[in-house]
Amino acid sequence: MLQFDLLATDASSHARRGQLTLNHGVVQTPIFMPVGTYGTVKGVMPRSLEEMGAQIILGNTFHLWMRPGLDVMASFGGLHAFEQWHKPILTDSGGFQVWSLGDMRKITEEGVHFASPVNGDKLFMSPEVSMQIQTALNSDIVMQLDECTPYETKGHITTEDEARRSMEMSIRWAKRSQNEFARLNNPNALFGIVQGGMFEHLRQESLEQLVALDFPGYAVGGVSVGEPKEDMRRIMAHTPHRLPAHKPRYLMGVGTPEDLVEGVASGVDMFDCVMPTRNARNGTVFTRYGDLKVRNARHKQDHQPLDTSCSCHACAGVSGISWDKGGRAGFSRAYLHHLDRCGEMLGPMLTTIHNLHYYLNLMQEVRDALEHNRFSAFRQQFATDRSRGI
Ligand SMILES: O=c1[nH]cnc2cc3nc(NCCN4CCOCC4)[nH]c3cc12
Ligand SMILES: [Zn+2]
Repeated sequence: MLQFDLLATDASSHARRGQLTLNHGVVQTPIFMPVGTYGTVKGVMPRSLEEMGAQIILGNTFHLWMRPGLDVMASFGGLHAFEQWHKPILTDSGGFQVWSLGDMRKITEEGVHFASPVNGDKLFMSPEVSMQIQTALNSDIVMQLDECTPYETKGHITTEDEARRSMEMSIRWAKRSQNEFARLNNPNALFGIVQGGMFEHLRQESLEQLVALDFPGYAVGGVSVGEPKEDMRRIMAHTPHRLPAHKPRYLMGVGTPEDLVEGVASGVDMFDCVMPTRNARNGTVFTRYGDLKVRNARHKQDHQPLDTSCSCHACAGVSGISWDKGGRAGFSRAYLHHLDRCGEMLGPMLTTIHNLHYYLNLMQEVRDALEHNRFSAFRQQFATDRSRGI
């Protein structure tokens, strides 16, 4: 089941404030979805995710199929009970991960043959198999199996002809995904995925054919795959706002804080990206005034928190009072620098909490701005602050 309500639209952009009602709860949009590939958002307890405002998280069909396997997932009635996250979950189809296996896979019209990266078993992923796995996971939003058209392969830039053939196969797989999803009587929501490479007219053909199939929601795929930033921004400017206004729009695998704010302005409602969690583990921290590397020696004696305006547990402690409002209960940059130097596990735990809170709070500020009809001013102030540097 899925219901999408439009609550406000911005006069000077394609931005909109919405509300997504799914089987496991209601999600306020625009929203950032933390990535929990193996059934965990790395190093973060589900309760902490809730406290920082996460409303929906991602699971990954391919990885969970490999380990722990369908039998274990089915015995828990799906992913929610297994990972003890009882709000909505979106699962990607697995196609992107299989594509990432490179030469270890063979693509046919029927599906993809590949060797398990875990134990070498010969496996097969098709639209039907992907739907069966996602049904066992009982995710609230299921993604069709598609072919994520590569930007380039071994130095060869994908041609328009290759992008067309790939896009057309994804449309055929969209229909097969829809048929299998219906045959399984899956009570959740299936999204179609727009492909078309870096070619606007192929994107247009893809979205028109997918809209004709009447999915309850749509994703824009085939970006954040190594293409130049200007190409991603060009597709982001072209495609999302051409999708049905009364249905949710999801931009896959994007992106930086700037990508999220500009994506909202382009009409996107949902984002996912490993950036906040992955960067946190290597000591790169997002703040209101730019990015910070905890390893940098200049932080050795700095008593300030990672972000003086942040109310997360790392920056403000349990008080939640940010430094710039007089709070002094948080951890200092000096301490985070020390943990990093010592390779202590608390370091990545704290930077992950901060980065996820930063992304989730950024989307909260975007929703507030849209509700109060001041998104344009917010968008400008955000860009100014971020370029200030710390
Ligand atoms: O067309 C797609 N179809 C189905 N799933 C996707 C997932 C996608 N994820 C990215 N980008 C994220 C790339 N990450 C960068 C950092 O390392 C992990 C992957 N682009 C994506 C495109 C697709
Ligand atoms: Zn913080």
